[in-house]
Amino acid sequence: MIRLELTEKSFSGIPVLGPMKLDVARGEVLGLSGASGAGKTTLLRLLAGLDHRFEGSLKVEGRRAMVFQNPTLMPWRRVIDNVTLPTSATETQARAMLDRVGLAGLEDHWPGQISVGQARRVGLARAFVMRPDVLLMDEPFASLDDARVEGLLELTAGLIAETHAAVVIASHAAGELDALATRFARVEGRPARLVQERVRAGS
Ligand SMILES: Nc1ncnc2c1ncn2[C@@H]1O[C@H](COP(=O)(O)OP(=O)(O)OP(=O)(O)O)[C@@H](O)[C@H]1O
Repeated sequence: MIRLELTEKSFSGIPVLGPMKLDVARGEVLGLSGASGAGKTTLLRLLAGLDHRFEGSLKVEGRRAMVFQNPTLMPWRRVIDNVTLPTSATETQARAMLDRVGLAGLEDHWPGQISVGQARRVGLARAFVMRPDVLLMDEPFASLDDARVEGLLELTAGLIAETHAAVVIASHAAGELDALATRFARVEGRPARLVQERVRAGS
């Protein structure tokens, strides 16, 4: 569960995010759209607990995980260690999750030996192996071709359904949000506000 009541978030005195309220319950997937530079990453970092410098209040229940726009793997650690070390998952759990995201056999590779798409799968494994209660995803499929995105969307939808987390996913691609989100909101303006949009029919 996420509950944010934000008054302001600024960088060096310049307001980037303005007053906004955001509630996401378990099992909900909020799809965030917005122009480049609108403030999506800034908002996700607040929700992830990676940036505490804001005015307002944030309540988050349970374990949080984030999938970054750039998978940010440790290049000096093998794929398996990139899953176990930041999460304290056991090697068995990490191997099972790497298998799940289609990376069986690559556990002992170095990040420099895998493709961008495979690195993104490691990022997904690292997040989902924690069995998060709250999951923040920042452009998780950026710079992948359509065929690869389609496979990853299906995989991600399955993993989200299993964790039943409160999820916020930011993307420029309407198709990605449509495939995953149960609610939609747009980050717009300067300082940015949150414009709540439609709720998926039937949810
Ligand atoms: N650490 C920082 N210091 C100063 N300004 C920052 C910092 N991080 C972000 N900003 C500014 O805050 C604004 C919002 O940036 P943010 O990265 O959140 O946008 P975004 O919607 O995620 O963009 P994109 O879709 O291109 O990733 C931008 O104007 C950016 O320059």
